[in-house]
Amino acid sequence: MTIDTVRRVAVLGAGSMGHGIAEVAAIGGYEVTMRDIETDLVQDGYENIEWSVGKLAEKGQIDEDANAVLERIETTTDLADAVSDADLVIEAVPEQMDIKRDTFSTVDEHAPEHAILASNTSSLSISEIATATDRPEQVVGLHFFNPPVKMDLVEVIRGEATSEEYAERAYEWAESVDKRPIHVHKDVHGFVVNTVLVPFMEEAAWMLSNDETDVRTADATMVYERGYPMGPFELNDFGGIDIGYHFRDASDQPVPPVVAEKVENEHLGKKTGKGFYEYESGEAGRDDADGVDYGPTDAGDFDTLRTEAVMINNAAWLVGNDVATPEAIDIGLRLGGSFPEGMCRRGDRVGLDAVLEKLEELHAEYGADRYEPAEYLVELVEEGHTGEDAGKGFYDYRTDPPYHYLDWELTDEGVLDVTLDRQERLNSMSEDMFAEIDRLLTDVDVDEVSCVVFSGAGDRAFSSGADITGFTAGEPVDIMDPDDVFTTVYEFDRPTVAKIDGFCLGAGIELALACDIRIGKEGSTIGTPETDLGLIPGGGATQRLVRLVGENRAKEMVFRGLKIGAEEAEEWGILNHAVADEEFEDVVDDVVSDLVTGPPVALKAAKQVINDGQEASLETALEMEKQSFALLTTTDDMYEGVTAFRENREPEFTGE
Ligand SMILES: C/C=C/C(=O)SCCNC(=O)CCNC(=O)[C@H](O)C(C)(C)COP(=O)(O)OP(=O)(O)OC[C@H]1O[C@@H](n2cnc3c(N)ncnc32)[C@H](O)[C@@H]1OP(=O)(O)O
Repeated sequence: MTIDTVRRVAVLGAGSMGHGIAEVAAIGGYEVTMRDIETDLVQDGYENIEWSVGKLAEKGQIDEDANAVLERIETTTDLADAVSDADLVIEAVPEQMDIKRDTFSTVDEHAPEHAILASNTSSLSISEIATATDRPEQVVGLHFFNPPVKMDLVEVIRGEATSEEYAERAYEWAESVDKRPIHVHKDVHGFVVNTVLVPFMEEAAWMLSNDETDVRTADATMVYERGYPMGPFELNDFGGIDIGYHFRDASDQPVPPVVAEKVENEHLGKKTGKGFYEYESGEAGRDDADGVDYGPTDAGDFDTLRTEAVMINNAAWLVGNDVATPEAIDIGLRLGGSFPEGMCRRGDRVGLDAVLEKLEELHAEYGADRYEPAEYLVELVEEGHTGEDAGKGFYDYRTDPPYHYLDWELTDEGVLDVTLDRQERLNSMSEDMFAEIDRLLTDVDVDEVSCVVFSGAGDRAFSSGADITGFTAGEPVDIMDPDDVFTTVYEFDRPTVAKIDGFCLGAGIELALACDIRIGKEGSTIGTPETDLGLIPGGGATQRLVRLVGENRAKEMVFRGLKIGAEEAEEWGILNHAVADEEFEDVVDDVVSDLVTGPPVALKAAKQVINDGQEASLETALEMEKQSFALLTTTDDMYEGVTAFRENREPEFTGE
C-alpha cells in the first residue's frame, strides 16, 4: 500500500540499480520518472523493466497486469524535469562523490520543498553527499541490494544531519514497496551489511595469503559445515574481487596480498573469467557455477570461528556505537548476505567468551587492528553476558526471549497468527525456527487462544521444508527434532490452521499435516521431495499422510518425491480447501471465524477424541467419545448453545 506523503518517485540513473528501483516503485503503486543522461541509457533501462515486469506477471508474482505497472513509468533525460514534482528522489548514479554531489546540488534546486532526497550509494558518505544541498536534514540513504526486484533488504541510513522525520518517512516508503528496511543510525563506511559481510571474504583471503588455507577447503567448509550459501572465495569471484578491494582501499585499510595480486592482474572473478577459480574452461564441477569445483569432501580443515569471530566483532562494534540494533544487523545479514543466521545470533550461540578469546589469540599472534576486540564485546563478556547459555548476550533470553524466525501476534479475538518468517530461504525451517514454534506454543497462555493460524511470510512459500544447508552441518540427531515440534502442534489444545500460499514441501507439509485444517491457495505446490535428498520425511509425514490419503497415495507421494498442485491435494484429501487467489483470504477468515466463535471446551474435546481415537480400537474410541460427550453436557457452553437455539440467536460461548 502506498504512503500518503509520496505520490511520485524520481529515480536518477537507469543502470542495473536505477531501473530495478524504478521497477520496485512502480510495482508498489507509485508514479515513477526514471532519468538518465542519454536517451539510449534510459531506453535500455526501460526495456529491462518491461522484460522483468512481464516475467513477474507471467509467474503471477505481481497483482496487476504488466501494462498497468509500465504505464506508471515515465522516462526523461532532463534532471530538473524529472524531480520537479517528485515527493521522493532516489539517486542511483555512478559511485563517485563528485557526480553524486553535482546531482544532489541540481536536485536541490528543482525538487519540491517537502521531497525526501535519497541516495542508493553502497559505499559513500550520506553526510558528505547531503552537504551539496541546502536541506541536509531531508537527505537519507536508501541502499537497495542487487537486484532490487528480488532482494528484500533496504538499509535506511541517516547522515549526520538527517532528521528523524525524514529517516522515518524513507523507512515507511521502503516498507510500502514490500521491502524489509533496517535502520542504520549512523553513516559509517559499509553501513551495516558490508561492515559485517566483507570480513567473510577478507579473513579467508588473509589466511590464503599466509598459506593457512586453500581456496576449496575454505569454501567447502563454510558451505557444507556452516551452511553459508557460497564459500568466501566463490562469493568474492561472484561479486567481483575489485569490489572488496576498493571497499578496503577507500577506507585506508590493509588489503590481503592475494586480493591485491588478483586485482593487479585483472583476475577479478567471474566477470573476467578468472579469479580464485577459472571460469572459461567450464570443466568438471557444479553445472551451475562453471569453474567452482569444490565438494563436501573438501570440507573440514578450516578455522570457521576465526572468520565468524571477526564478523561478530564488527557486529558488536556496530551495536556498541549505536549504529544498529542486533535485530537490524541480523535481518541485514540474512536478507542482504543470505546468511543462515545473523551474526549477533551466531555469537550468542557460539558464546561471546569463546569469540573474545579467539580474537585475543589472533590479536596477540598477528597484531592486526581487525582482531582488536570491540569495547561492547568486552563489556558483554565482563558482565557475564556471554550468550544464550548465560541467558543474555546480544539478545536477552531471560524474560522475553526473542523470536528470530517467527512473526506472531495474538489478536483480541484470540487468534494466534504465526508467520514463518525466513523469506530469504523460502521460509525453510532451521533448528532455531523449530525451537521457536515449540516455545511459542508451549509458552502461550492457552486460555487466551481460540485458534492458531500458521502461514509463511511473502507469497512464494508456506515453507520449502527443513533447511537443507543444515543437514551436512548438524549432528544426525538434530534432524529428528521436527517430529517433537510437530507433535506439540498436533497436540495443541486449540484448533490449528495451515494457510498455504506457495511451496509447501518437506517439513512444510509436515507442519501442515500436524495442523487440524489446511487451506491452500490455487497454484500452491504441495510435496514430499525428501527422497530426492536421499532421505525420508522426518517430521511425521510418513504416518500422518498415510492416515489422510491412504497407503497407495502416501507411498507414491513419498517414494517418488511427488509435488502436486493445490487442486490435486484437495482431491486427495490433503487440503480441506484449494481456493482461488481472490477468495483465499475470505475462505480462511470464514474458517477462522467459526473456530473463534465455537465452543472452546467442545472443540478441544473433539480434537482430542478424533486424534486419540485414530490410535485406538473402534470400541475404545467410541467409549472416549461417549465420555467426552457426557462431560460436555455439564458445561455452561452446552446450556448457552441450547438456549441460543431456543432463542433463535447466535450462541456466545465462554469456554466454561
Ligand atoms: C524432516 C524434513 C526434511 C525436509 O524438509 S528436507 C527439505 C525438503 N524440501 C526441498 O527439498 C525443497 C528444496 N527447495 C527447492 O527445491 C526449491 O527451492 C523450490 C523448488 C522450492 C523453489 O525453487 P526456486 O523458485 O528456483 O527458488 P530457489 O532459488 O531454489 O530458492 C530461493 C532461496 O531459498 C533457498 N532454499 C529454498 N528451499 C530451501 C531449503 N529447504 N533449505 C535451505 N534453503 C532453501 C534456496 O537455496 C535459495 O537461496 P539462495 O537465494 O541463497 O540461493
